[in-house]
Amino acid sequence: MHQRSRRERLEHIGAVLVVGSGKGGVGKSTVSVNLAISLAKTGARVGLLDGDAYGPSIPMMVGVRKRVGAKSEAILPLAERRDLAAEKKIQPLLRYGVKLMSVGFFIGEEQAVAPLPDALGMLMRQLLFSVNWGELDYLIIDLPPGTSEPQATLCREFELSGALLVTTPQDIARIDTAKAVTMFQRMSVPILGVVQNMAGLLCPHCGQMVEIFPSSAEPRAQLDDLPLLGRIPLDPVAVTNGDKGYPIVVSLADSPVAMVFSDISAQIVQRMTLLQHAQDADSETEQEPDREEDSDEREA
Ligand SMILES: Nc1ncnc2c1ncn2[C@@H]1O[C@H](COP(=O)(O)OP(=O)(O)OP(=O)(O)O)[C@@H](O)[C@H]1O
Repeated sequence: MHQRSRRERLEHIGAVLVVGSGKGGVGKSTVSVNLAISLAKTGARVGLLDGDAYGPSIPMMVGVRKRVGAKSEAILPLAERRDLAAEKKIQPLLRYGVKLMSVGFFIGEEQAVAPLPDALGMLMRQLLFSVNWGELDYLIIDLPPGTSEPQATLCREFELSGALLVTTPQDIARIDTAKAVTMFQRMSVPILGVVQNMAGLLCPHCGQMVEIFPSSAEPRAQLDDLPLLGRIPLDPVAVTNGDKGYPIVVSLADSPVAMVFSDISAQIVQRMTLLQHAQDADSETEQEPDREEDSDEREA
């Protein structure tokens, strides 16, 4: 087990939440964007960092498209500038009440990016420290699939407040997501729960739920024992609006899918408040012996 206390706590950021999965294409970015906006709608100060340098999806999902010649590979400057004055840092983009940052803001959407896998952790550090995030209640980091970088650097070096796992109901996604659960547990990152995405189809004609893919019948304790934060159906409107830059919690705020996102955000707020109280109580207990020592010294 890794010691959480040795990790760096990001100043001015209340809670750092990571959204991960072992598998690609299960809806991490969709969940991250809609969750960030739902949290911002409650009045929280929210930032969203796209952790996927190779295939950043956040720009398109919030309506930022950068068409640059795809011929050249983009090489990103890697430098950590935590000492810069706020106004000299990279300014995040504000969309739908959320401060956003993505490698995709610097490169063309068809341009390949060339950080080596072991530089991905450094790139994350740069985006955490060189971006003017200001004061935030929540910073959500949308992770790329898998359990390698930048996940390893983030878990090892930073105090992450919680992880959300996104999976689909199929066994192939659940197996990979269970691996991500194991990684977070090994690194002592609190797991807030699982979001099951693409769970059935919300029929655009009759509005009824249709189960189109067989759900896994195989129990998988790492996942099944975690709180299920919400089930999001496949919704054709979610994909068309999402890919055009209008996340569903913005374009159809009263739809069943948007309701699930706002319910998940309410659960996150509740869990983070409880965790914060528990941590405050822990640190108070840790301070008790010092007070006794102080009084012993005074008596002596
Ligand atoms: N519930 C849903 N209903 C319909 N379409 C969805 C749903 N969730 C996600 N999608 C669509 O599926 C595609 C993949 O989703 P998304 O990019 O969020 O996945 P991801 O896990 O972040 O992928 P990556 O492997 O790039 O990290 C997107 O086009 C998105 O709009």
